[in-house]
Parts: sequence; C-alpha cells; structure tokens
Amino acid sequence: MEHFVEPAVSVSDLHARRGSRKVLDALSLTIPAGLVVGLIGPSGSGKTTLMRAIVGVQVVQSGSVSVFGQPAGSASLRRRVGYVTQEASVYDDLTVRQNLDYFRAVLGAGRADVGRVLEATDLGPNAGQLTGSLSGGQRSRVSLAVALLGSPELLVLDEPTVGLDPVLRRDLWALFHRLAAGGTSLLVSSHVMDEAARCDRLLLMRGGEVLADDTPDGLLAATGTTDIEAAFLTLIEERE
Ligand SMILES: Nc1ncnc2c1ncn2[C@@H]1O[C@H](COP(=O)(O)OP(=O)(O)OP(=O)(O)O)[C@@H](O)[C@H]1O
Repeated sequence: MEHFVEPAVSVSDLHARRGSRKVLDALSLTIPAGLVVGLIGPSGSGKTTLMRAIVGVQVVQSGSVSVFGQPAGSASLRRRVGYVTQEASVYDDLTVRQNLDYFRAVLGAGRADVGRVLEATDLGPNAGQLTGSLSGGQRSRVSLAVALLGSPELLVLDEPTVGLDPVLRRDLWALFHRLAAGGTSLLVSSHVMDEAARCDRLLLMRGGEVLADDTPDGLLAATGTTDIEAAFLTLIEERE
C-alpha cells in the first residue's frame, strides 16, 4: 500500500500585498514534513511575507495556505506551529528563565520544557541574566528557545542565524537537523547562500516567485554549478 505523508505546508496560487506593493504573485509550493527546508532569496524577495502567511498573520488577497491540512492560522494549529520573527519577541525586563517560564505557562507546556530548551539553545549559563542585557545573538536565541517550548511540529524561523558567530551557527544548524530527525518540520529563511547547502531542500525565491524547489544537490546538477550562489545566478540569468 502506498504511504501518503501529508505535507507540513501547502500553498496554492497565493497573492499577497504589503502596502500597495504586490509581494507574492500566484505562489504555489509544498513543504514536506520532517525536513529542514531553506527559504533562500535576496532581501525583499518575499520570504517574510510567505512565512507570515504560513503562520496565519498575513492578510492575503487570494489563494490558500494550509498547514497539516488545516487553514493557516486556525486555532487548532496554535500549539503545533512555532514562529520566530526577525525581531526578538521577548521581555527585556525579565531574565531568560522568567521569559521561558512565562511563555511555557501561556502555552501550557510542562515545567521540564524550560530546561530542555535552555540546553538546546545553549542558554543555560545565561538563564539568570536579564534578557535586555544579552547580546543580539543571545537575544535571538531566547526567541528561538521560546518557539521550541511545547515541541511544535512546524518551526518557521525567519533568519535565525543573523548576528551569530560561526560556531553558534554551526550548532544551531545541528539543532535544526536533530529536530527534523525527531519529526519536526522546519522552514528556515536566510539570505546567506552558504547556509543553503545545510538544508535538506531549498526554495529559492526572487521577486515573490519561487525560482527553484529542489535539494541542494539537485539544484547544482540542474544548473551545472558547484555552489548554491552560482546556481541562483544561473537561474536568474535563464529568466532574463
Ligand atoms: N509593512 C510593509 N508595508 C509595505 N511594504 C512592505 C511592508 N513589509 C514589507 N514590505 C515590502 O514587501 C516586500 C517583501 O518583503 P519581505 O519582508 O517579505 O521580504 P524578505 O524576503 O523577507 O526580505 P528580508 O530578507 O530583507 O527580510 C519588500 O519589497 C518590502 O519592502
């Protein structure tokens, strides 16, 4: 019997504007479950707008977005989807642990979850520190730790590695893959091409369109290139 695995996300013919600007134009894509999918594209290509549509906070003009078969933004998805925006969304006047305790209580997650997410994000040594006194990279890891509370099945992470040093970036990518190995689906945006190679699959975006939806190796083979940046440029040249 054929085993059908429901995709984490299905987007169909999506049109979205931000202000008067058309940002997503007839976008259709599928994000398979249990993988680290990279959403790669230059600044302004629509990555954040697509992520907002997936978590259900973006007003869209037409089209549909479903997450685990439910319309994006449905109440039933609240605990199943974690979202980290580019701006840290935690309280500066609380310690790291107090922030995590607060959001854990809001979510109804177990107390032991705080220790788990502190360890996963390597924030244990900072647990008692006021969040407002952390470095930019540490603060963004607090937001990530909050998103990990309750073990959501889909994590939507908007440029989670910005401002992190190479060691922390490597560790975070290792964490993403551990989460995926445990069945979590991850959509991770970046405009750093060298991060693309660390993804199981890539969605390359430009001007609100998906230029490619492939594995890193598939993309290199299809474009006859040896790195993702060259593949991206080849795809753009083919369009022009
Ligand atoms: N609140 C807003 N009002 C008007 N236009 C907006 C707004 N937010 C974003 N835009 C525009 O929508 C387009 C897509 O923005 P979006 O944030 O989705 O891109 P992005 O690929 O995530 O970029 P970045 O990598 O810089 O975060 C850009 O042209 C941007 O200027």
